[in-house]
Amino acid sequence: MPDAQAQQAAKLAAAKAALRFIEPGMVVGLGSGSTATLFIQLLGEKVQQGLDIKGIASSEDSEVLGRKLGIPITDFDHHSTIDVAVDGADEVAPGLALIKGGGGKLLREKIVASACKRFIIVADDSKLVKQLGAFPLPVEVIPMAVPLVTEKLSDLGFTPKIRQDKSGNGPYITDEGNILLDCSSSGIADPEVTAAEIRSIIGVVEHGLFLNMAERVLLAGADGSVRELTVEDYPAA
Ligand SMILES: O=C(CO)[C@H](O)[C@H](O)COP(=O)(O)O
Repeated sequence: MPDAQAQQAAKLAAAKAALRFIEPGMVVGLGSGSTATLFIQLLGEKVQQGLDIKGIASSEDSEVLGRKLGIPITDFDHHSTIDVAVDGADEVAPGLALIKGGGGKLLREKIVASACKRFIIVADDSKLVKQLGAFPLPVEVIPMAVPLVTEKLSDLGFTPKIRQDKSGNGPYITDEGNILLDCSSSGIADPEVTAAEIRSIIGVVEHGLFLNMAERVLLAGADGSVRELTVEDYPAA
């Protein structure tokens, strides 16, 4: 099986495994990205079969998809807590420290993650790493501050690059109208310290380090087997 197909099979297996965390009456956080999209599609099928849940979306794309599938979409005006959110990740490191935002939705994803009782990550096993940072860390920035923030991130040892829109029409614009800087590095040795340093830069709206947020990671292989990782299984060094 070609790699892309194998990865797709793993993503589907992880998405399927997340369904067991969903119970009738729940408010469910709908993640973003290709693995979360598979989960939303499976959840949509359950709703069509009569499952009574509501969704809060972490991106405009996920909201559109949820509505299309018949998932009732709600918001924080009506529910201040999400029972379970299911989302993907770009990297999963010890302590279930994550990099997210490869799909450009990190800000709303982090808002959803911060409001949920259980944050479940679905991913193929290529996402498991020993140290974060091989995947460039996305940082969401207010447009006028981009040159200033770029300089400060460079001082921290990152090489920031403005994300471009896939259509080739210039910079990618987030759901909140901001710019993303994809920050390459030689590795993020201490994610807590790096998160605090980036957070302190004026003009940064949010960054893609999701620390102490994931309850568990459902990590699937191409053969459809799914491993569940908690912080106890994969502790921080
Ligand atoms: O953070 C995200 C979007 O902002 C995604 O969840 C992350 O990029 C993983 O995506 P995929 O499931 O397509 O590999």
